[in-house]
Amino acid sequence: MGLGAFHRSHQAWYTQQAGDSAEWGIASFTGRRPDAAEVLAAQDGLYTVVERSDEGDSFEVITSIVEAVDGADVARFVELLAAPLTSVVTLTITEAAYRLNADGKLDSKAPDVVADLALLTAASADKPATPLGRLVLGLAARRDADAGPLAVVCCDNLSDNGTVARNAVVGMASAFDAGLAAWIDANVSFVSTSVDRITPRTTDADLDAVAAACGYRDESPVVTEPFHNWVLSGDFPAGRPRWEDAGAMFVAEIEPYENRKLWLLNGAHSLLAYAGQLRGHTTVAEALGDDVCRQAVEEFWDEAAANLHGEGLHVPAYRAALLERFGNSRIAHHLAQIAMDGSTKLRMRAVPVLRAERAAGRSGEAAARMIAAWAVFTATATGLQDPLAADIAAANLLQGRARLEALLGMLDPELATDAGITDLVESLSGTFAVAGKLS
Ligand SMILES: NC(=O)c1ccc[n+]([C@@H]2O[C@H](COP(=O)([O-])OP(=O)(O)OC[C@H]3O[C@@H](n4cnc5c(N)ncnc54)[C@H](O)[C@@H]3O)[C@@H](O)[C@H]2O)c1
Ligand SMILES: O=P(O)(O)OC[C@@H](O)[C@@H](O)[C@H](O)[C@H](O)CO
Repeated sequence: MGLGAFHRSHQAWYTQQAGDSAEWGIASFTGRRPDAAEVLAAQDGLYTVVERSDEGDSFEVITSIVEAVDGADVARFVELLAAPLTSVVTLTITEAAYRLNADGKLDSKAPDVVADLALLTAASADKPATPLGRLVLGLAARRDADAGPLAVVCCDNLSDNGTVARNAVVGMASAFDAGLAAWIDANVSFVSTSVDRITPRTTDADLDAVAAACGYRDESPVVTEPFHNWVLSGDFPAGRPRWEDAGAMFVAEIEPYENRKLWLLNGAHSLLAYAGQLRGHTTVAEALGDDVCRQAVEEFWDEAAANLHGEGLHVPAYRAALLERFGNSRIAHHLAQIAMDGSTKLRMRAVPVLRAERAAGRSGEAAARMIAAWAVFTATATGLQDPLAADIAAANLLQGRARLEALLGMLDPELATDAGITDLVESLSGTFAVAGKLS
């Protein structure tokens, strides 16, 4: 579920590299619109992965997606979930799609969750609109068909993403069928993962580059960096492709890997997204070239690193590699894309570091600086995309501390009650101001 750029550069790519790839095929469903499925289906699911490094591009046609389907075709999704041969469901539906509230629980008051719960509860349950609702309906069909257990593999950038997916799915299922919730508990393995491969949105220039280099017109290539990483933790009761052949790691304890990636890579990305745009930059590579942004990143990394514990994390080498990856100027990773859905992302990228630093008796200034940059950005950006956009707009109508407290409350209700944190964030609000620009 979630036929986007990342699914195609990562899970579909890993499946293609697996030694037993001939035994597997992926049916990929879009989340909200049919477009991506239509374009891909017209090419029989084939597309080009362009690996883009500073030295140049390399091209590979991916064949592992055998069916590209509009997510609104719930009947096909349910039919496939009820098939015993279906073994794995991956999720790349964005963090915001899990409809988490600031407490990390399913927001059962979110309008689309309410609507899907009503649909599922009705005897004629069909066509839920959210991926979670569709997954619950598919799992009900699998139970009814006695098709056996399977694995749900969350590949979204969320802390403890397997548990998040489990809580969201079971939360939705138990709201209308306690028996289904119990069946899911007993039969569905929610695998946690740390996923990494920087994959920006494809542009028209990318289509032209593929045509020029490959001699065919691919309407749906995906451009990504050479680096790729996948760490997984959990069971696959119905089997899985041999992803380890492409370097995937299966571990018992995923948290240290997850925190390293979410804090160091994604945290720096979010910091650059807000600070960089406030300072007039467009891409990650441009923002990193600005000393003010670069210093803010290094200081945030120092704070994050102080709270990363675990064997074999190689944090200094990881940081050095990140500087190189972010500096790959041939990958035009737009800050505006990364800045989307900030309220959900900062809960995982800034708040845990800030909390850990405060718990250790330190200020957490660098993590607070990311929150300050976000708060300034939300007040100045037009057309902010965020699941809490309306609440953020309302908060920004307030003045002074009340405004900051309202914004902080959306990230973590406890933060908002700590006057010291509000003061700190307020004192950092001017960090990225540039004369004559947004501030
Ligand atoms: N792009 C990357 O570099 C990257 C790297 C690691 C992890 N990820 C994870 O993968 C996710 C998707 O990234 P992408 O680059 O493929 O994005 P994308 O926009 O190309 O694709 C997102 C997919 O999710 C669906 N979707 C989006 N919002 C939804 C919602 N609210 N409800 C239902 N479906 C929804 C879309 O329809 C689409 O199918 C990210 O949010 C992140 O969690 C991305
Ligand atoms: O994909 P998002 O929206 O969760 O976050 C934006 C980027 O930080 C993210 O896509 C990274 O590039 C990716 O996580 C690298 O593996």
